[in-house]
Amino acid sequence: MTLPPSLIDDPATAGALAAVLSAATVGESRLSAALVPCVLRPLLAELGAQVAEGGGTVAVTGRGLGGLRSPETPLDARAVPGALGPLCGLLAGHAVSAVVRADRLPDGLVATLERAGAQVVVGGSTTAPLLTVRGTASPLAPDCGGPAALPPAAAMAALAVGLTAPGESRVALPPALAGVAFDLLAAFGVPVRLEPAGAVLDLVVTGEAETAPAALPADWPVTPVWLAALDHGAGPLTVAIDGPAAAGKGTLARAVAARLGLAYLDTGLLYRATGLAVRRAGGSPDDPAATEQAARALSPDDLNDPALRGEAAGDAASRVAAIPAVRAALLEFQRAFAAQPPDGARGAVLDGRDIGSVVCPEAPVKLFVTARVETRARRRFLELRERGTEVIESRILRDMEERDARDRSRSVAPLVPVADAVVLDTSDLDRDGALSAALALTGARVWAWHHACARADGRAGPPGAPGATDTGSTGDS
Ligand SMILES: Nc1ncnc2c1ncn2[C@@H]1O[C@H](COP(=O)(O)OP(=O)(O)O)[C@@H](O)[C@H]1O
Ligand SMILES: Nc1ccn([C@H]2C[C@H](O)[C@@H](COP(=O)(O)OP(=O)(O)O)O2)c(=O)n1
Repeated sequence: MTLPPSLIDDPATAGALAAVLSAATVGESRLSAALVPCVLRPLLAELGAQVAEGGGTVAVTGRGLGGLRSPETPLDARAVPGALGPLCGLLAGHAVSAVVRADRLPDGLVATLERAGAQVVVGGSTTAPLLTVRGTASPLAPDCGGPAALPPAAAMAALAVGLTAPGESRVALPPALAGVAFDLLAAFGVPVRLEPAGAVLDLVVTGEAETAPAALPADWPVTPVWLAALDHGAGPLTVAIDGPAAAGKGTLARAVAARLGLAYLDTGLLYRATGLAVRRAGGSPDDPAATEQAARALSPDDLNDPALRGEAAGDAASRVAAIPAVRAALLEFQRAFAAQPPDGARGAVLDGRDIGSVVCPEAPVKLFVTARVETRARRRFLELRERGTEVIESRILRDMEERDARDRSRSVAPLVPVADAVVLDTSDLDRDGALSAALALTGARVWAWHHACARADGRAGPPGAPGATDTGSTGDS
């Protein structure tokens, strides 16, 4: 699996930081080849790390913090611009001397290195600068906290210097990059925490700690931004997940809820229970009066019946779901669940067909999960067969196409992605990949929600706003 392009703002920056961290770690780190660009690998060897490749993995055995050696030839970072910041930062915090070729000079980079105590001479030309970096064994800890984010290369350099600098280094980053950097540093055992600082996040790194080898698959988790927002935002947070049958809504919703400690409601069960109740009473799931009555009579216990999972219940559900009075009868239950999640949870994940459009139109996070109809039919086929139900895949496909058409074309709350939903196609993602992608794709929304809540109650605000005092930390990922 490769990372969805938007999983991280700048995959080259994150991959370069991972590579640099592995070079500064004693022991073998195993990084997905998708994360570490090929052209970066010889640079790690120049710094004294051993690099071996195979099976989609790059194994890097580093020399530990403080253990880098001066490269004998210039380090060519032109093909991986994202590497320049972390590479120069690491050099600046070591007693080494190196020449680095770049394709341009990023904003704030030289100043950040010099503030840490390194000597930097810039030669070459504007389009082909040559940086001579003479680092120091006793760098100063960077103090570049919010409210404005540092330019990415300068920020990555500051983080890398922070690894060898004594005490805490503070670097302001945009939320998505902060989440990725946090996860990377934590994966290498670096003591790190995130603190809200207005519209950005401060990443606080404790330097001179021992790093530990990491194993980073292509889809390593991206959750700290969510956790920071939940810790510091005004709850409850609603996550709306909509999409067609067997797209993986429930699987994703359960995983998001479990990862973040949120409550979960499978709203399809409400429609399934209504349809099943009418059928069991000998009625028709197309009868408006009988179905509305059944919907109003539902109790939470009705949602535990194993028969609800069968395709017959799914078909009945799709029919009762087209009746406006049934939808109205079930609306209140769903809204109450989102507004007051059970067991004191800080938010709720609801999955269905109209959560983002009708049930919770104000939800800060809306995902429309979809997949090719053949993939969905295959998943449902495997699911039913595993439960011991005799099924024919081609029939499931046909039924699913019919059900999709009915859900999409009904007049009330048809199944369509709302304009502010993030669309996630899970056809080529496994369950873990879908979770990572969903969390990463919506991280910025969660942060915007946190920021809006904080501004509304005056605890924190955008740069320069009165009362911008909110601080705190998350040490978890
Ligand atoms: N990304 C995925 N890759 C493979 N199988 C999946 C994936 N997501 C879900 N599944 C499986 O597909 C089936 C349908 O998933 P489910 O979450 O119940 O879908 P929905 O709630 O959209 O109907 C389940 O058996 C589930 O385990
Ligand atoms: N919020 C919801 C949830 C389900 N429905 C309808 C649409 C579906 O055809 C049925 C069954 O939904 P459910 O999510 O349980 O079914 P799948 O697991 O996606 O096959 O209910 C709905 O209209 N609105």
